[in-house]
Order: sequence, then C-alpha cells, then structure tokens
Amino acid sequence: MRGSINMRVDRSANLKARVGGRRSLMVRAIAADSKELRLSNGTGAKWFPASWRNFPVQQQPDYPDADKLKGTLSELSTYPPLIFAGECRTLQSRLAKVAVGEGFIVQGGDCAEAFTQFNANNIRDFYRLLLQMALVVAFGGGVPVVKLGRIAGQFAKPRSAGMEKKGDVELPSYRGDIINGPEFTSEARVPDPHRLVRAYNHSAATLNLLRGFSSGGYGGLMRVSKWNLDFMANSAEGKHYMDLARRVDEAIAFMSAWGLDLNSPVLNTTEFFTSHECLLLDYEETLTRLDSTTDQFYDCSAHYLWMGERTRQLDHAHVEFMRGIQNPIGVKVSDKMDPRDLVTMIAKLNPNNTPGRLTVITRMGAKAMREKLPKLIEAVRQAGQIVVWVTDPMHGNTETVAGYKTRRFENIRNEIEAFFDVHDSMGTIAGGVHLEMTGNNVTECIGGGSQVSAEDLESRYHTHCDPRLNAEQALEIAFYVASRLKKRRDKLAGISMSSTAATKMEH
Ligand SMILES: O=C[C@H](O)[C@H](O)COP(=O)(O)O
Ligand SMILES: C=C(OP(=O)(O)O)C(=O)O
Ligand SMILES: [Mn+2]
Repeated sequence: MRGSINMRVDRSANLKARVGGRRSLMVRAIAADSKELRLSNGTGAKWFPASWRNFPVQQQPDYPDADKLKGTLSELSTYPPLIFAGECRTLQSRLAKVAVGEGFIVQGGDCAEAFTQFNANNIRDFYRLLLQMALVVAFGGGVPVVKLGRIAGQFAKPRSAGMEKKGDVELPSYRGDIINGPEFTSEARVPDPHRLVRAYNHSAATLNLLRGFSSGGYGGLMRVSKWNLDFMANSAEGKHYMDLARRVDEAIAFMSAWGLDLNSPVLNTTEFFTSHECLLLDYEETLTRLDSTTDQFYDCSAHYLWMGERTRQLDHAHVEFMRGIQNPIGVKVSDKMDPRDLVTMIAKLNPNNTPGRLTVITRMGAKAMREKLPKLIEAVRQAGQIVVWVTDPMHGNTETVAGYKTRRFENIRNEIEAFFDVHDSMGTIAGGVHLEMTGNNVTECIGGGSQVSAEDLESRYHTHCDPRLNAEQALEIAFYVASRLKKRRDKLAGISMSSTAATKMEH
C-alpha cells in the first residue's frame, strides 16, 4: 500500500513535534525570506523553502537524534550550492525544445548511488556510456540529445516496505546512503544525519569530475566516437557502435575538409546535467537558495529534480516543495494515476504552463502503457497543458527471480516500444527515456544481446536497490530508441514531401 510505511501523515502531534523540533530552522527560513513567494497554485498559498513542513509527508526517516540533525542541517545550509541557477534555465530551454520534438532526453544512472562504489573509474565509465548513448540517439534521431545523469545526488530511496526480513531477523529497510547503510545490521540501519554531509561531499566531488570531463575536452565529439568500453570488441552492440562511430569520424573529416574548425567548442565540449529524486526534503530544503539574478528559489542540489511515484500525493509535502522551486522538474506516473489528477498536478506544478518546466515520466509496463497512456495524454491535451513525456521502462517491470530483484530486457524494450507507438498514434511527442543503468558489466537485468540469464544474476549483482542495465544492454536500448526516432523523422519527412508535392500540383 502506498505510503504505508514510516509515515508522518496527519499525525498532528508528530508533525508538531517535528516542526517544533526544527523551529529555529523554519523561523530562520521565514524570517530571512522577506521575499516569500506567492505562487498562483489556485489556493493563493504562500510558498517558501520550508512550507512543505506544514503538509503530511511520506517516506522520510525518523532520526533518533533530533539535535544532531538540526546541527547538520544548519552546517549544510552554509555550504555552497552545487549548481548555478543559470544552468537550470539553460536545461529548461533545452527541455522546451524537447516538448515540441526538437530534442530528446537520455536520462540514466544508478537506482541508488553508493558511497562504497564512489570512485573515478565508475564515474568515467558511466559518463562515457551516457555520452555514447547520446551519440547513437542523436545520429539516428537527428535531434539534439539532452544528457541527464541520475548522478551526483541520487542517494535517497523510497521503499515499498518499512522493514526488511532475513530469516528470523527483521530490520528497518535500507533507504539510500544519504539516510542509512545497506549492511543488514541494526547499527547500519539507524538513520544518521552525518550521512547528509557525506552525500553532499560525494555529490560535489562527482560533479566536479563530470564538469571537468564536459568542459576539458574528454566529452568532446571526437573523443566520444573513439571510445570503446571493454565489452565492445566482442559484442554485437559494441561492433554496431564502432561502425556508427566510424561514420561520425568520416562526417567530421568531411566537415573539416569543408572548413569546419576542429577546435570549435561544439566539437570539444558537451552539455551534461545532473538529476535525482527529490525525496529527502530536509536535504533539499537546505540546498534551496534564492537566486540573486532572478529573485527566485532554486534547489541547488541538482539541475533537475523529480518526484517519485510514492510521494506524489496532491495535498502532501513533496508536491508543495516542488511547486516552488524553479528548476525544471519531473513527476513519475504509474497506471494508478487518474487522468484528472494528472491535470490537477500539472496545474499545481506548472501554473504558468511554461514549456520545459515539467516532465511526466510514465512507468507502468507495456500492457498498462498501451491502455492508460492514451487517456493521460488526452486529458493533458484537452487541458492545453504543455509537458515533456518521458518513459521510465524500468520501474513497472521489476520481478524477483532466484531471490534477486531483476528486470527482463524484452519487457523494458517492449515498454519503450509501447511508449513510442502510443505517442506516434496520438500525434504527440515521445520526449525521452529514463533508465537505471551502469557503465559496469553487471548481471542484474536478464536478457539482451549479452544474454544474461537467471543463473548469471548472482555473479555480478552489485546494486544496492533496483537492478540496472549493464553497458551493453543500455547501448542496445539506445540503438532501439534511435531506430524509433529515425522512423518518426522519416515519417515527418514523408509528410512534408507529400505536402510539398501536393502544393506544387495545386499550382
Ligand atoms: O527505486 C525505486 C524504489 O526505491 C524501489 O523500486 C523500491 O524498491 P522496493 O520495492 O524493494 O522497496
Ligand atoms: C523510486 C524510483 O522510481 P518510482 O518513483 O517510479 O518508483 C526511482 O526512479 O528509483
Ligand atoms: Mn529504482
């Protein structure tokens, strides 16, 4: 049952204690904010970074040491923002293009980033994979690709169950490294505020390297086309990629012969953005800062934040928090979403109908997608709302095999297929994919060209939460997406050619 765990929903005593315990923080947020925002969400209610505290909230940890939490948040509030608000505006302008079919989003990364898997090689391998996927999609689709990592902050996890049982022992569930530890011991599972600072520091260091790659030449097109990951020489997907990369190289050589400056920033830098689930509101509030150039609040923990399926109740804290931050945002939507509620949600989160502000990330499995997505699209269309539609083909396809949480490649692919089919048939825009994936050669999802079997799961199952596509599987998805975008492009070109021909005949 949604939100059945660890809830502080409408337990007013608990809520009062919670707000009371943090009075100084809240009062400071209000007092320091003489520029409180009055957003037109239909209720006229004021928004400020701590206003979510007046609403019921789901999936937050119960810290045993309230003073330590208060001290940690106060320390974090003095730390610099991780991103600059202007970058969010750039991202939003890219997403506005996606909304009208002039771009495509490739968003991906770990289900849960882990402190123990934090090292330069992992960051590099993930970055390379995401850029390779972007290259494949841009080449096939003929549109710019927005590169959005689930990285540098993806540390908090909502859980279906509050407790985890192994044999006779039952412990609180692991909720992500920013909250508690994955080890199955009672000590590890206690929420520890110090983890907030560790998560911030890990995010800062990760972002630093990503920025270095992106601006220092590593992520430039000429390098991307030359990269090959370990698996590439021996796999069909790898060969397919190297083939494409050769064509890119030929195109660059031709353009250079034609006078293109190979030192141009277009060839030597790349745009890369970060994202994570906006779940742990203590942390997100603390990193929410007033942008002096616009006088508006941005959550400076990442460029883009999304709200999860388990925390998107219309009258609860996460919706309240997200409606006020000016970052581009997303909301996950399963088949449980009522079309009218989606329209209400969109109106709350994007009252000015700003293109690029809001992404709807559908995740429901292929079958439900074919039945339900048309109804959601129709309701949004009738309401005249502008959103970017993205598919997350992972979270509607989780199953347990041989004791491991896994997903089948064919189900993932089928959901993407359903997503494109529905949008193509309704004349709307399939705007992106949202994947759980890693640059490592793990065996967490079954199937794909690499033929990971149920028996293979145990050999390299490293995720701390949900199963991720490995590099080869992720690249295979990118080729499929590229083929669908190419089909869409060819169809549009066909339509415009035949209308040109028709116009000529009329004259
Ligand atoms: O990543 C998403 C959720 O946190 C995850 O799917 C929850 O997993 P659970 O159902 O094992 O709690
Ligand atoms: C929690 C997640 O997804 P959802 O909210 O869609 O279940 C996630 O993206 O890891
Ligand atoms: Mn997940």
